[in-house]
Amino acid sequence: MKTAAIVGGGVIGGGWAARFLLNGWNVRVFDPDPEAKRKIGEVLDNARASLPGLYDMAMPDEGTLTYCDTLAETVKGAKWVQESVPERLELKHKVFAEIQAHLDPEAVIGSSTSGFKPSELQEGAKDPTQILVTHPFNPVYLLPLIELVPGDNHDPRAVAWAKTVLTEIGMFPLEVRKEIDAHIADRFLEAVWREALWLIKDGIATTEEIDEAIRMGFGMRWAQMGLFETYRIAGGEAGMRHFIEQFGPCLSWPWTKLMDVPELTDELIDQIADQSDAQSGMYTIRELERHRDANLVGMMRTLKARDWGAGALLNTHDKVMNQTGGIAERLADVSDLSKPVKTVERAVPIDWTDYNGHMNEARYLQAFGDATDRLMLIVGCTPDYIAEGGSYFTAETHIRHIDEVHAGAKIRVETQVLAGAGKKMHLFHAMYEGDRLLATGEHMLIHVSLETRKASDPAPSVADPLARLATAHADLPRPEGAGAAVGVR
Ligand SMILES: NC(=O)C1=CN([C@@H]2O[C@H](COP(=O)(O)OP(=O)(O)OC[C@H]3O[C@@H](n4cnc5c(N)ncnc54)[C@H](O)[C@@H]3O)[C@@H](O)[C@H]2O)C=CC1
Ligand SMILES: C[N+](C)(C)CC(=O)CC(=O)[O-]
Repeated sequence: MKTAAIVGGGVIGGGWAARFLLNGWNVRVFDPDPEAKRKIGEVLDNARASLPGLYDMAMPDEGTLTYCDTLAETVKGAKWVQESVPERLELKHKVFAEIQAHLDPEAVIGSSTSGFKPSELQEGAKDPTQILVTHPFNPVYLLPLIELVPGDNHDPRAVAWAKTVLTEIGMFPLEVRKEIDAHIADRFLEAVWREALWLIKDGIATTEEIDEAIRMGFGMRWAQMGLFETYRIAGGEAGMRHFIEQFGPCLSWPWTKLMDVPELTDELIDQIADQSDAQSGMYTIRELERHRDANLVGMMRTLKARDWGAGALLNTHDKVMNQTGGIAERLADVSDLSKPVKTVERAVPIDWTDYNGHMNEARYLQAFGDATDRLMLIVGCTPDYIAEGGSYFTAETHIRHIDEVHAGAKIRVETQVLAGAGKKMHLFHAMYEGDRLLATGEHMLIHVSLETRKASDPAPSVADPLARLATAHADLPRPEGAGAAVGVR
């Protein structure tokens, strides 16, 4: 097990702790705040309910979380240190000096700094090349972007290790080739923020109106395509050149106050804080975080279904986790044919839960549908086979809802083949959380020709593995509830 040391466990350090822990790393935390344990515990609750549901595979088992009293015991033997103390250069220097007195030379110190350059952080360090900027985005446990800024004085092995670690925990390290204050993304964020402050100060818009202007429009465009791909489309068929020719000149019109910052007088701060209270004061911060997380999970899962942007990254991480987690893809990978086959192992995504606070009934069918798809793959009904015109259609389904399950819970489906001969494939899925039976799904499928849309016999490449599995499962006891009809128990 690898150990990550989290130095500073506030908003960002808490998010880092969750990201490492849920990806199977042991985590040690150092933060002098007496409330740190409670705060990190609450962040972890939110992370557990949201992050695992981004994937269609089970995440690794959680590592162990330890709160330490000294920096020395926090960093000793750690492979990664993530510094997230307040944004004050002299404090960061002091913390680096103490960390480096106890840290293994091959470990890397990533700094969460939003604005300092690596050359500034490295000033006076025992080994400057051990310190890199790894700038995350809140919530760190959900958003994949990390601005990785090595600076001029870096060791390529440290940069390579940083990329390995960050990728392993599902993040997207974007290497910033030249150091600059506030890296890439915060420069945009600050530009937008400055404009927003002027709009409030000049009485043009309230905090709420500014947020609506973002979230009802361009915010959604940015989330899935960024700036340039969006503007390429905005240029119409004539594309990017036409776009620049048409709208570029506006940049020198007096639309913007970009480099001016309104003076942050008490009056302006009160105005903004009061507007913000009126807009969102009905929620606690944790409630707002849960709304944010559920919205992000929903958006990212949509991108995932389209294998696009941040969603494509999730699909890649699923494949990596399946190499170590183990759901079979072929009959030859099934370790014991005499037992029901594991066909799904995943967490319940937060957007699968409903107004009753548990997994919605439709999602049971989704999970069982995924289990059926996996069993089809295992017996040879692969994408190539389907492309050649053979597949299965489901003719009948009976689901029994036996127990509740909640967001973030790890569920598993085991599938027994009740019959698998001729055109028929009769499956019995059982869904569990640990040993607790949650639901069963009985499904009758018919093999079809996708050309005639009529029942047809499967080719031997499917019929033979299916018959082998059905024969092996024939010795299993018939599952309780198989063949049952809906009725009063
Ligand atoms: N809040 C944000 O949106 C983002 C912040 N960052 C960066 O992350 C860093 C931390 O920011 P936040 O988490 O927002 O601040 P925060 O104020 O929420 O947390 C800082 C934590 O550091 C602890 N701390 C103070 N002195 C310490 C020491 N000597 N050793 C260990 N812990 C110590 C504090 O008790 C506190 O819990 C900053 O460099 C900031 O620029 C990066 C991305 C986003
Ligand atoms: C406000 N901030 C500069 C600390 C923001 C960031 O650094 C990134 C983020 O999460 O928006």
